Amino acid sequence: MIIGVPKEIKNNENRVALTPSGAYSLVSAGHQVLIEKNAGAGSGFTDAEYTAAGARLAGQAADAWSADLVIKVKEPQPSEYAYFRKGLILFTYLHLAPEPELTAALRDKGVTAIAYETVEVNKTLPLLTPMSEVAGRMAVQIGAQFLEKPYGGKGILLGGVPGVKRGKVTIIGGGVVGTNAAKIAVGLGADVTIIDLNPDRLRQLDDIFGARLQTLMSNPQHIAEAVEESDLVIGAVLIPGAKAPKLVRENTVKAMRPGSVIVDVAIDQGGIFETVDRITTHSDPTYVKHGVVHYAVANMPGAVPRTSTFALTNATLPYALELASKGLYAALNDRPALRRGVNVAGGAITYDSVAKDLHYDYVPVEQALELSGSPSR
Ligand SMILES: NC(=O)C1=CN([C@@H]2O[C@H](COP(=O)(O)OP(=O)(O)OC[C@H]3O[C@@H](n4cnc5c(N)ncnc54)[C@H](O)[C@@H]3O)[C@@H](O)[C@H]2O)C=CC1
Ligand SMILES: CC(=O)C(=O)O
Ligand SMILES: [Mg+2]
Repeated sequence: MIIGVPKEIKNNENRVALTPSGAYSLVSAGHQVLIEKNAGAGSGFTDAEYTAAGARLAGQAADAWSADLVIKVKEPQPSEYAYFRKGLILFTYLHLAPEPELTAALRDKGVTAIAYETVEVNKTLPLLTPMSEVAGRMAVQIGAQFLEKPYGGKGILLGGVPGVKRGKVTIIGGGVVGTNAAKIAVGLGADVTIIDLNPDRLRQLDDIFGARLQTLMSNPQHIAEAVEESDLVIGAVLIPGAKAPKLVRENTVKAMRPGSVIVDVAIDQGGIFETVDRITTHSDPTYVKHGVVHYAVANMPGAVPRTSTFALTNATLPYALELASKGLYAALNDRPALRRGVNVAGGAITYDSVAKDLHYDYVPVEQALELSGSPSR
Protein backbone atom coordinates (compact mmCIF):
# COMPACT_ATOMS: atom_id res chain seq x y z
CA MET A 1 0.00 0.00 0.00
CA ILE A 2 1.09 3.63 -0.50
CA ILE A 3 1.14 5.55 2.77
CA GLY A 4 1.15 9.35 2.64
CA VAL A 5 2.43 11.60 5.41
CA PRO A 6 1.63 15.30 4.87
CA LYS A 7 3.38 18.06 6.77
CA GLU A 8 1.14 19.33 9.60
CA ILE A 9 -0.24 22.82 8.97
CA LYS A 10 -2.13 23.64 12.18
CA ASN A 11 -0.72 26.63 14.13
CA ASN A 12 2.62 25.63 15.67
CA GLU A 13 1.95 21.96 15.08
CA ASN A 14 5.46 20.56 14.94
CA ARG A 15 4.66 16.88 15.32
CA VAL A 16 4.77 14.46 12.39
CA ALA A 17 2.79 11.23 12.03
CA LEU A 18 5.78 8.98 11.35
CA THR A 19 9.40 8.83 12.55
CA PRO A 20 12.16 7.66 10.18
CA SER A 21 12.21 4.36 12.08
CA GLY A 22 8.44 4.05 11.56
CA ALA A 23 8.98 4.66 7.85
CA TYR A 24 11.62 1.91 7.86
CA SER A 25 9.14 -0.54 9.46
CA LEU A 26 6.48 0.20 6.83
CA VAL A 27 8.94 -0.03 3.93
CA SER A 28 10.37 -3.28 5.34
CA ALA A 29 6.83 -4.69 5.34
CA GLY A 30 6.67 -4.04 1.58
CA HIS A 31 4.87 -0.67 1.54
CA GLN A 32 5.73 2.65 -0.06
CA VAL A 33 5.98 5.71 2.17
CA LEU A 34 5.48 9.11 0.57
CA ILE A 35 6.35 11.86 3.03
CA GLU A 36 6.01 15.57 2.29
CA LYS A 37 9.32 17.45 2.20
CA ASN A 38 10.23 18.94 5.59
CA ALA A 39 7.37 17.14 7.32
CA GLY A 40 9.70 15.95 10.09
CA ALA A 41 11.67 19.17 10.50
CA GLY A 42 9.69 20.46 13.48
CA SER A 43 10.37 17.22 15.32
CA GLY A 44 14.07 17.26 14.44
CA PHE A 45 13.98 14.69 11.61
CA THR A 46 15.62 15.55 8.27
CA ASP A 47 14.38 14.51 4.82
CA ALA A 48 17.65 12.56 4.45
CA GLU A 49 16.76 10.41 7.48
CA TYR A 50 13.47 9.48 5.83
CA THR A 51 15.02 8.67 2.46
CA ALA A 52 17.70 6.60 4.21
CA ALA A 53 14.82 4.66 5.80
CA GLY A 54 13.43 3.93 2.33
CA ALA A 55 10.71 6.62 2.13
CA ARG A 56 10.15 8.79 -0.94
CA LEU A 57 9.79 12.55 -0.64
CA ALA A 58 6.64 14.28 -1.88
CA GLY A 59 7.31 17.77 -3.22
CA GLN A 60 3.76 18.96 -2.58
CA ALA A 61 1.09 18.26 0.03
CA ALA A 62 -1.20 17.06 -2.78
CA ASP A 63 1.24 14.23 -3.61
CA ALA A 64 1.28 12.95 -0.03
CA TRP A 65 -2.52 13.19 0.07
CA SER A 66 -2.81 11.10 -3.13
CA ALA A 67 -1.80 7.95 -1.17
CA ASP A 68 -4.21 5.10 -0.29
CA LEU A 69 -3.71 5.61 3.44
CA VAL A 70 -2.92 9.07 4.82
CA ILE A 71 -1.58 9.25 8.35
CA LYS A 72 -1.50 12.57 10.16
CA VAL A 73 -1.42 14.09 13.61
CA LYS A 74 -4.11 16.76 13.77
CA GLU A 75 -7.54 17.01 12.20
CA PRO A 76 -7.43 18.25 8.58
CA GLN A 77 -7.56 22.02 8.29
CA PRO A 78 -10.08 23.63 5.84
CA SER A 79 -7.42 24.05 3.12
CA GLU A 80 -6.89 20.27 3.23
CA TYR A 81 -10.55 19.33 2.65
CA ALA A 82 -9.93 19.58 -1.12
CA TYR A 83 -7.83 16.39 -0.88
CA PHE A 84 -10.73 14.28 0.43
CA ARG A 85 -12.00 11.62 -1.98
CA LYS A 86 -13.82 8.31 -2.05
CA GLY A 87 -11.49 5.43 -1.21
CA LEU A 88 -9.13 7.51 0.93
CA ILE A 89 -8.36 6.03 4.36
CA LEU A 90 -7.48 8.81 6.82
CA PHE A 91 -5.89 7.89 10.16
CA THR A 92 -5.40 10.84 12.55
CA TYR A 93 -6.87 12.77 15.50
CA LEU A 94 -10.25 14.06 14.38
CA HIS A 95 -12.24 15.35 17.43
CA LEU A 96 -15.32 15.61 15.20
CA ALA A 97 -18.00 16.48 17.78
CA PRO A 98 -17.04 20.19 17.81
CA GLU A 99 -16.18 20.19 14.04
CA PRO A 100 -19.39 20.09 11.95
CA GLU A 101 -17.77 21.36 8.72
CA LEU A 102 -14.97 18.80 8.82
CA THR A 103 -17.46 16.03 9.57
CA ALA A 104 -19.66 17.05 6.64
CA ALA A 105 -16.66 17.24 4.28
CA LEU A 106 -15.44 13.74 5.24
CA ARG A 107 -18.92 12.28 4.93
CA ASP A 108 -19.84 13.99 1.66
CA LYS A 109 -16.59 12.91 0.00
CA GLY A 110 -16.90 9.27 1.15
CA VAL A 111 -13.62 9.19 3.12
CA THR A 112 -13.05 6.37 5.62
CA ALA A 113 -11.90 8.38 8.64
CA ILE A 114 -10.39 6.55 11.60
CA ALA A 115 -9.93 8.74 14.68
CA TYR A 116 -6.96 8.04 16.94
CA GLU A 117 -8.95 9.27 19.92
CA THR A 118 -11.69 6.65 19.67
CA VAL A 119 -9.58 3.54 18.99
CA GLU A 120 -10.51 1.56 22.08
CA VAL A 121 -9.10 -1.49 23.89
CA ASN A 122 -10.79 -2.70 27.09
CA LYS A 123 -12.23 0.76 27.80
CA THR A 124 -8.86 2.46 27.34
CA LEU A 125 -7.92 4.75 24.46
CA PRO A 126 -4.38 3.64 23.52
CA LEU A 127 -3.84 6.27 20.82
CA LEU A 128 -5.06 9.17 22.97
CA THR A 129 -3.17 8.09 26.09
CA PRO A 130 0.36 9.16 25.10
CA MET A 131 -0.73 12.67 24.11
CA SER A 132 -2.86 12.95 27.24
CA GLU A 133 0.23 12.07 29.25
CA VAL A 134 2.10 14.89 27.51
CA ALA A 135 -0.76 17.43 27.81
CA GLY A 136 -1.45 16.58 31.45
CA ARG A 137 2.17 17.14 32.41
CA MET A 138 2.33 20.32 30.30
CA ALA A 139 -0.88 21.72 31.81
CA VAL A 140 0.76 22.31 35.18
CA GLN A 141 3.97 23.72 33.75
CA ILE A 142 1.94 26.09 31.54
CA GLY A 143 -0.36 27.03 34.43
CA ALA A 144 2.65 27.73 36.65
CA GLN A 145 4.08 30.02 33.97
CA PHE A 146 0.87 32.01 33.47
CA LEU A 147 0.53 32.45 37.24
CA GLU A 148 3.72 34.53 37.04
CA LYS A 149 3.07 38.28 37.11
CA PRO A 150 4.83 39.10 33.80
CA TYR A 151 2.52 36.58 32.07
CA GLY A 152 -0.66 38.15 33.50
CA GLY A 153 -1.01 35.93 36.57
CA LYS A 154 -1.44 36.84 40.21
CA GLY A 155 2.21 36.17 40.99
CA ILE A 156 2.06 32.86 42.84
CA LEU A 157 4.69 30.13 43.07
CA LEU A 158 2.72 26.87 43.13
CA GLY A 159 5.00 25.15 45.64
CA GLY A 160 5.16 28.16 47.96
CA VAL A 161 8.24 28.46 50.18
CA PRO A 162 8.72 27.76 53.90
CA GLY A 163 6.44 30.08 55.87
CA VAL A 164 4.25 30.92 52.83
CA LYS A 165 1.09 29.13 51.60
CA ARG A 166 1.32 26.78 48.64
CA GLY A 167 -0.75 27.44 45.51
CA LYS A 168 -4.06 25.60 45.06
CA VAL A 169 -4.58 23.46 41.97
CA THR A 170 -7.92 21.83 41.05
CA ILE A 171 -8.01 19.22 38.32
CA ILE A 172 -11.45 18.28 36.95
CA GLY A 173 -11.32 14.79 35.42
CA GLY A 174 -9.01 12.16 36.89
CA GLY A 175 -8.18 10.11 33.79
CA VAL A 176 -4.87 10.17 31.92
CA VAL A 177 -4.58 13.98 31.62
CA GLY A 178 -5.75 14.47 35.20
CA THR A 179 -3.42 11.87 36.71
CA ASN A 180 -0.40 13.22 34.84
CA ALA A 181 -1.28 16.79 35.84
CA ALA A 182 -1.58 15.61 39.46
CA LYS A 183 1.86 13.97 39.32
CA ILE A 184 3.51 17.23 38.30
CA ALA A 185 1.43 19.47 40.60
CA VAL A 186 2.09 17.22 43.60
CA GLY A 187 5.75 17.06 42.60
CA LEU A 188 5.94 20.86 42.63
CA GLY A 189 4.51 20.87 46.15
CA ALA A 190 1.14 22.46 45.32
CA ASP A 191 -2.08 21.87 47.28
CA VAL A 192 -3.88 19.59 44.79
CA THR A 193 -7.54 18.50 44.48
CA ILE A 194 -8.82 16.15 41.77
CA ILE A 195 -12.51 15.76 40.92
CA ASP A 196 -13.98 12.78 39.04
CA LEU A 197 -17.37 11.17 38.56
CA ASN A 198 -16.12 7.60 38.81
CA PRO A 199 -15.73 6.37 42.41
CA ASP A 200 -13.36 3.56 41.35
CA ARG A 201 -11.12 6.11 39.69
CA LEU A 202 -11.12 8.23 42.85
CA ARG A 203 -10.13 5.14 44.86
CA GLN A 204 -7.26 4.38 42.47
CA LEU A 205 -6.04 7.98 42.72
CA ASP A 206 -6.24 7.82 46.50
CA ASP A 207 -4.16 4.63 46.42
CA ILE A 208 -1.57 6.20 44.11
CA PHE A 209 -1.17 9.57 45.81
CA GLY A 210 -2.34 9.00 49.40
CA ALA A 211 -2.55 12.12 51.53
CA ARG A 212 -0.71 14.25 48.97
CA LEU A 213 -3.91 14.54 46.91
CA GLN A 214 -7.49 15.49 47.87
CA THR A 215 -10.03 13.50 45.85
CA LEU A 216 -13.62 14.75 45.44
CA MET A 217 -16.73 13.32 43.83
CA SER A 218 -17.83 15.38 40.82
CA ASN A 219 -20.96 17.43 41.49
CA PRO A 220 -21.82 21.09 40.83
CA GLN A 221 -21.25 22.15 44.45
CA HIS A 222 -17.81 20.52 44.79
CA ILE A 223 -16.76 21.95 41.43
CA ALA A 224 -17.89 25.51 42.31
CA GLU A 225 -16.26 25.47 45.75
CA ALA A 226 -12.96 24.03 44.57
CA VAL A 227 -12.68 26.26 41.50
CA GLU A 228 -13.48 29.49 43.35
CA GLU A 229 -10.63 29.03 45.78
CA SER A 230 -8.05 27.74 43.27
CA ASP A 231 -5.11 29.51 41.70
CA LEU A 232 -4.95 27.05 38.79
CA VAL A 233 -7.83 24.95 37.41
CA ILE A 234 -7.25 22.25 34.78
CA GLY A 235 -10.09 20.86 32.61
CA ALA A 236 -9.45 17.15 31.93
CA VAL A 237 -12.86 15.51 31.44
CA LEU A 238 -13.67 13.19 28.54
CA ILE A 239 -16.77 11.39 27.37
CA PRO A 240 -15.23 9.55 24.38
CA GLY A 241 -16.21 11.03 21.04
CA ALA A 242 -18.76 13.42 22.59
CA LYS A 243 -18.74 17.17 23.12
CA ALA A 244 -17.32 17.92 26.56
CA PRO A 245 -19.92 18.85 29.22
CA LYS A 246 -19.80 22.49 30.44
CA LEU A 247 -19.10 21.71 34.10
CA VAL A 248 -17.76 25.10 35.28
CA ARG A 249 -20.30 27.93 35.23
CA GLU A 250 -19.49 31.49 34.26
CA ASN A 251 -20.48 32.72 37.77
CA THR A 252 -17.93 30.36 39.30
CA VAL A 253 -15.17 31.78 37.09
CA LYS A 254 -16.31 35.32 38.06
CA ALA A 255 -15.85 34.34 41.71
CA MET A 256 -12.19 33.30 41.16
CA ARG A 257 -9.55 35.75 42.32
CA PRO A 258 -8.04 37.98 39.58
CA GLY A 259 -4.89 36.58 38.04
CA SER A 260 -5.96 32.96 38.56
CA VAL A 261 -5.42 30.62 35.59
CA ILE A 262 -7.61 28.13 33.71
CA VAL A 263 -6.01 25.51 31.41
CA ASP A 264 -8.82 23.74 29.53
CA VAL A 265 -7.10 20.68 28.11
CA ALA A 266 -10.51 19.26 27.09
CA ILE A 267 -10.86 22.10 24.56
CA ASP A 268 -10.26 19.65 21.70
CA GLN A 269 -13.70 18.21 22.53
CA GLY A 270 -15.20 21.68 23.10
CA GLY A 271 -13.95 22.44 26.64
CA ILE A 272 -15.57 22.23 30.11
CA PHE A 273 -15.67 25.93 31.11
CA GLU A 274 -18.58 28.17 30.08
CA THR A 275 -16.07 31.01 29.74
CA VAL A 276 -13.94 29.08 27.24
CA ASP A 277 -15.67 30.26 24.10
CA ARG A 278 -12.76 29.97 21.65
CA ILE A 279 -9.81 27.77 20.83
CA THR A 280 -6.47 29.54 21.31
CA THR A 281 -3.16 28.83 19.56
CA HIS A 282 0.44 28.41 20.63
CA SER A 283 1.23 31.78 19.06
CA ASP A 284 -1.56 33.55 21.03
CA PRO A 285 -2.34 31.07 23.80
CA THR A 286 -4.36 33.06 26.35
CA TYR A 287 -7.11 35.62 26.83
CA VAL A 288 -8.41 37.22 30.02
CA LYS A 289 -12.07 37.00 31.01
CA HIS A 290 -13.46 38.14 34.39
CA GLY A 291 -9.84 38.79 35.40
CA VAL A 292 -8.91 35.11 34.92
CA VAL A 293 -6.25 34.00 32.42
CA HIS A 294 -7.72 31.38 30.05
CA TYR A 295 -5.50 28.94 28.07
CA ALA A 296 -7.33 26.74 25.51
CA VAL A 297 -4.82 25.35 23.01
CA ALA A 298 -6.17 22.25 21.27
CA ASN A 299 -2.79 20.84 20.23
CA MET A 300 -0.71 21.29 23.36
CA PRO A 301 1.72 18.40 22.58
CA GLY A 302 2.62 20.20 19.34
CA ALA A 303 4.83 22.49 21.45
CA VAL A 304 7.03 19.60 22.62
CA PRO A 305 7.19 17.76 19.29
CA ARG A 306 10.34 15.78 19.85
CA THR A 307 8.88 14.01 22.90
CA SER A 308 5.37 13.87 21.44
CA THR A 309 6.22 12.49 18.00
CA PHE A 310 8.10 9.56 19.54
CA ALA A 311 5.29 8.93 22.04
CA LEU A 312 2.52 9.18 19.45
CA THR A 313 4.16 7.02 16.82
CA ASN A 314 5.10 4.35 19.37
CA ALA A 315 1.35 3.90 19.80
CA THR A 316 0.06 4.41 16.24
CA LEU A 317 2.61 2.46 14.20
CA PRO A 318 1.29 -1.07 14.94
CA TYR A 319 -2.18 0.01 13.78
CA ALA A 320 -0.84 1.76 10.67
CA LEU A 321 1.13 -1.39 9.82
CA GLU A 322 -1.94 -3.57 10.24
CA LEU A 323 -4.09 -1.28 8.06
CA ALA A 324 -1.43 -1.17 5.36
CA SER A 325 -0.62 -4.88 5.38
CA LYS A 326 -4.12 -6.32 5.64
CA GLY A 327 -6.08 -3.59 3.92
CA LEU A 328 -9.04 -1.75 5.43
CA TYR A 329 -11.60 -4.56 5.54
CA ALA A 330 -9.41 -7.32 6.97
CA ALA A 331 -7.84 -4.95 9.50
CA LEU A 332 -11.27 -3.82 10.73
CA ASN A 333 -12.53 -7.41 10.83
CA ASP A 334 -9.53 -8.64 12.80
CA ARG A 335 -9.14 -5.75 15.22
CA PRO A 336 -12.25 -4.51 17.09
CA ALA A 337 -10.11 -1.72 18.61
CA LEU A 338 -9.53 -0.23 15.17
CA ARG A 339 -13.17 -0.69 14.24
CA ARG A 340 -14.14 1.53 17.22
CA GLY A 341 -11.93 4.19 15.68
CA VAL A 342 -14.00 4.52 12.51
CA ASN A 343 -15.96 7.77 12.81
CA VAL A 344 -16.97 8.25 9.17
CA ALA A 345 -17.31 5.60 6.42
CA GLY A 346 -19.37 4.89 3.34
CA GLY A 347 -20.91 8.39 3.45
CA ALA A 348 -22.23 7.89 7.00
CA ILE A 349 -21.32 8.78 10.59
CA THR A 350 -20.29 5.54 12.26
CA TYR A 351 -19.49 6.70 15.81
CA ASP A 352 -22.58 7.01 18.02
CA SER A 353 -21.74 10.07 20.13
CA VAL A 354 -20.41 12.04 17.14
CA ALA A 355 -23.64 11.31 15.24
CA LYS A 356 -25.72 12.34 18.26
CA ASP A 357 -23.86 15.60 18.93
CA LEU A 358 -23.93 16.64 15.27
CA HIS A 359 -27.51 15.46 14.61
CA TYR A 360 -26.76 12.77 12.04
CA ASP A 361 -28.27 9.31 11.84
CA TYR A 362 -25.83 6.86 13.38
CA VAL A 363 -24.94 3.98 11.05
CA PRO A 364 -22.92 1.12 12.58
CA VAL A 365 -19.62 0.69 10.79
CA GLU A 366 -20.51 -2.95 10.00
CA GLN A 367 -23.47 -1.67 7.98
CA ALA A 368 -21.70 1.32 6.42
CA LEU A 369 -18.83 -0.84 5.13
CA GLU A 370 -20.75 -4.14 4.87
CA LEU A 371 -18.18 -5.81 7.13
CA SER A 372 -18.37 -9.47 7.91
CA GLY A 373 -16.99 -11.02 11.10
CA SER A 374 -17.83 -10.35 14.71
CA PRO A 375 -19.50 -7.05 15.57
CA SER A 376 -17.36 -4.40 17.22
CA ARG A 377 -17.58 -4.04 20.99
N1 LIG B 1 -5.62 20.14 24.32
C1 LIG B 1 -4.79 19.16 23.97
O1 LIG B 1 -3.75 19.40 23.35
C2 LIG B 1 -5.06 17.76 24.36
C3 LIG B 1 -6.29 17.44 24.83
N2 LIG B 1 -6.57 16.18 25.28
C4 LIG B 1 -7.94 15.98 25.77
O2 LIG B 1 -8.00 15.92 27.19
C5 LIG B 1 -9.26 15.32 27.54
C6 LIG B 1 -9.04 14.26 28.63
O3 LIG B 1 -8.39 13.14 28.06
P1 LIG B 1 -7.98 11.84 28.91
O4 LIG B 1 -7.50 12.25 30.25
O5 LIG B 1 -7.11 11.01 28.04
O6 LIG B 1 -9.38 11.11 29.08
P2 LIG B 1 -9.71 9.93 30.11
O7 LIG B 1 -10.85 9.17 29.51
O8 LIG B 1 -8.48 9.21 30.51
O9 LIG B 1 -10.21 10.71 31.40
C7 LIG B 1 -11.41 11.44 31.43
C8 LIG B 1 -11.93 11.43 32.86
O10 LIG B 1 -13.06 12.30 32.92
C9 LIG B 1 -13.91 11.75 33.90
N3 LIG B 1 -15.23 12.37 33.82
C10 LIG B 1 -16.23 12.13 32.94
N4 LIG B 1 -17.29 12.92 33.23
C11 LIG B 1 -16.94 13.67 34.32
C12 LIG B 1 -17.60 14.66 35.10
N5 LIG B 1 -18.85 15.05 34.83
N6 LIG B 1 -16.92 15.20 36.15
C13 LIG B 1 -15.67 14.83 36.45
N7 LIG B 1 -14.99 13.89 35.74
C14 LIG B 1 -15.62 13.32 34.70
C15 LIG B 1 -13.88 10.26 33.60
O11 LIG B 1 -14.38 9.51 34.70
C16 LIG B 1 -12.39 10.04 33.33
O12 LIG B 1 -11.70 9.64 34.51
C17 LIG B 1 -9.83 14.78 26.21
O13 LIG B 1 -10.77 15.69 25.69
C18 LIG B 1 -8.61 14.69 25.33
O14 LIG B 1 -8.92 14.69 23.96
C19 LIG B 1 -5.63 15.19 25.29
C20 LIG B 1 -4.37 15.45 24.81
C21 LIG B 1 -4.01 16.74 24.25
C1 LIG C 1 -5.06 14.64 21.49
C2 LIG C 1 -4.81 15.88 20.79
O1 LIG C 1 -5.73 16.60 20.51
C3 LIG C 1 -3.47 16.25 20.44
O2 LIG C 1 -2.52 15.53 20.80
O3 LIG C 1 -3.28 17.30 19.80
MG1 LIG D 1 -10.25 21.38 15.93
